[in-house]
Amino acid sequence: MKYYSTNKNTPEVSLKEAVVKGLAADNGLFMPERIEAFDPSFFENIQNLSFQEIAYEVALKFFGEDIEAQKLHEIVFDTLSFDCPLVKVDGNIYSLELFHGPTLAFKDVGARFMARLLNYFLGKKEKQVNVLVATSGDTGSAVANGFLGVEGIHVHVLYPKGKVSRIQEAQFTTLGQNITALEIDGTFDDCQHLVKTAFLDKELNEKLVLTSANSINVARFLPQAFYYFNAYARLKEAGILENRELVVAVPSGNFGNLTAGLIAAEMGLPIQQFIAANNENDVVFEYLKTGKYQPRPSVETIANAMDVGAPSNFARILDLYQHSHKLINEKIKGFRYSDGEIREVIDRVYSETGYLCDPHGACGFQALKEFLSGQQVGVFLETAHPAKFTETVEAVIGSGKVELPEKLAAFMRGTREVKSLPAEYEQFRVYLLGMCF
Ligand SMILES: Cc1ncc(COP(=O)(O)O)c(C=O)c1O
Ligand SMILES: N[C@@H](CCOP(=O)(O)O)C(=O)O
Repeated sequence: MKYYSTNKNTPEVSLKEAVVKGLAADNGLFMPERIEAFDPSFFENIQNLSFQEIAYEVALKFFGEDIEAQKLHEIVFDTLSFDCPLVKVDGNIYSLELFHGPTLAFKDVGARFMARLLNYFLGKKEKQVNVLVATSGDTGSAVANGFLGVEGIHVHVLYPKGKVSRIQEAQFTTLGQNITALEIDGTFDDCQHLVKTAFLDKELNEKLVLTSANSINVARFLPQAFYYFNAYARLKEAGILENRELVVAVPSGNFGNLTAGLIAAEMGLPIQQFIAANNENDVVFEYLKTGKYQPRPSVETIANAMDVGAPSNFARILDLYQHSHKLINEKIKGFRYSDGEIREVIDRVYSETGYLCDPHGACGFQALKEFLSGQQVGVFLETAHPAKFTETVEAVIGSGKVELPEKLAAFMRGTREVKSLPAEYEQFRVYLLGMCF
């Protein structure tokens, strides 16, 4: 399968090249040349397959031409060593819990898949591979943990100083070994900009092997489609979908997760409606309303992983629907919540149902609550474990109520090691050049 750039100003590349390069040479994002739909019979019997079996069938559609079946099977089954269960929350609303992986956020799926695929493509590395990752909270830890201790790979995690939760920060600043945490004096968008600038720096790329582990990278982005199929299968298995339509709400920041869902729908997955649930960083919400896309600097919110002012994957959404505002508006409905509203939702859902949402999932839940009508079933993506935001959540429901899972407690016991940099490319470049040896 070939991959083209959303900017369409550079030749198509192979999967290997797309994965190793990360970003296209013309600054666009790679897209698969074909999105292959499943035969409808696949959906008739999907409930008989396990999560891993479903993911493998989906992976074959994306990567089957480029990776031997047995290897792909091994990568998928090894990646998905944890479940993504569906939990009933309230009436016809279900939570798709994506926080049962090693770092307790949905990123574990894509990051673990990408780490294994990169290893397969690069084999024994003659030159060190530098994985650059910009994070507003969760990507950094998932990628760092996915690549921890892998020989020949160094991960550089760029995060906005003071703008991620204490636990999120501990998850990528205490690992040591081949992981370096770079605290950037700026926003997530500044971090993402530094990373993208490095990929376009010809001289730097002649000296260093650089790749991205953000959703820019197709190997991180496409596997995020796996769990949409599984959610459908599990609902069908439980008989919940009979004569009812499925609506999926996705807490969105950089829009990689939602875009992977849109791709799943293009492959035939029967999702009637997608909802993009935003915090106050609402440039896509505004686009849906007005047709004008106007990225602007992000603002800090309590759903910090969605504090993105210029979502990378919007380019993929435009490309998928031929830049048609009308079509995009049909496919995606937008909802937006202030910090006050998010706190109110966490509190209400907890006291009425006993279910504890994290600040991101809370946006998805509330969007469904407002959108759903009688004949629909709603699933919101619970994108991270609430304990990753203990301070915020306990300030709402009362202290001492959020138990810290041992996986997170272990990160908190490590020693913090960070390197501070301004949000200026030149200094980041000098830092990277220090990696040449
Ligand atoms: C907990 C959580 N929810 C939602 C998001 C937003 O996801 P996306 O950037 O794919 O839109 C993120 C960041 O990726 C996140 O970490
Ligand atoms: N919300 C993300 C931001 C980066 O998203 P990505 O999916 O494009 O890698 C985070 O938590 O870091």
